[in-house]
Amino acid sequence: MSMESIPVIDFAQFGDGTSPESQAISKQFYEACRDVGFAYLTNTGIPQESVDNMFNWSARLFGLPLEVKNQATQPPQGGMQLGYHGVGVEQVSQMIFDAEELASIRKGKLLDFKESFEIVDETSSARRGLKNIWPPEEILPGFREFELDYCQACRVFQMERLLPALSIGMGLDKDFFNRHHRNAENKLRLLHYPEGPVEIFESGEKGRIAAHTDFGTGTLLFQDDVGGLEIESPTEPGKFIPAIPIRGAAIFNIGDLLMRWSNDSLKSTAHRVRAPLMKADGDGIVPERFSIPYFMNPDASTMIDALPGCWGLDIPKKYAPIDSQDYIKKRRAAFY
Ligand SMILES: O=C(O)CCC(=O)C(=O)O
Ligand SMILES: [Fe+2]
Repeated sequence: MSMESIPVIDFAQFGDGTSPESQAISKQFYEACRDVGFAYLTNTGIPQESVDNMFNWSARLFGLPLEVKNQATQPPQGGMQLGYHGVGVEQVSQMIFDAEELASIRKGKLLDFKESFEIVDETSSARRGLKNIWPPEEILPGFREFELDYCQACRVFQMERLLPALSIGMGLDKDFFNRHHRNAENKLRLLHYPEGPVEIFESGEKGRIAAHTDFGTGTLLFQDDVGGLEIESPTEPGKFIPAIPIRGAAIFNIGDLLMRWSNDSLKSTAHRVRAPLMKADGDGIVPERFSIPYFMNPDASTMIDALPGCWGLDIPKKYAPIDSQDYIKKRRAAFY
């Protein structure tokens, strides 16, 4: 495996995680998380047809008039803003918590030019008193049901293959991470990066998503075929390499919390989305892009302390234990 490329991990033979094949898959997956922090995953069990349909629904949602989309907004709950966020509401920043500095970034150039719609898993939202907000059912009949089913399909992959593979790969018992992800503290986000004239992207007046790391356990990401996602090279910091769309493959990346939990043995890799200027049409318009990240987090009040096997006499713990929820709240608050 070249360190410069993003590995492809095929989950087809994972089964219930007890066969020799599943051991091999887990090992490859762990190595990808350690060396690159990103992997393409195939045979996740989420049918390609569902992925395509989710993208279709997303296009229909974002195609609605702004007044309608704005009906699906609500004040933040517990530091979380669910529902629709118009262009420019969220500005991704990296580890900046100072209010003045954040304000100056917002006034500046390179605003993330995107709109999004976010939901939480309804079982966990019920548990924690969070409520999803939806566009009126009569305007997009079936949208709510489909999106919740899609969220559930991601959840099944997370619990039946992804977390078990990670546990096994790290030499932990198969259910280790499952035990810390019982409440499905996950969010499914539909993202739309509008089209725009090549100049606004070229001049830096507008961007798609600035370089950042994700902050939870990890992210399962579906992208359309437009391209523009780039990840920081594992071997040359500061250099970004394209994560080209591969049909039939989802992308997985490690988040900061899991990096910390693993005492930095797993890598939370910076990534960004650039507008693909070379795809501009005859009128100089760069095409719109859609993506669908599913962000995974540990259960609230999980103590994030270096995992067994990631520290010892020769490898000291790098971080003090921290409560997962405190950490995530702090990171999220800097985004709005
Ligand atoms: O749109 C993408 O492909 C990436 C989105 C992303 O990195 C994020 O939402 O954290
Ligand atoms: Fe991200």
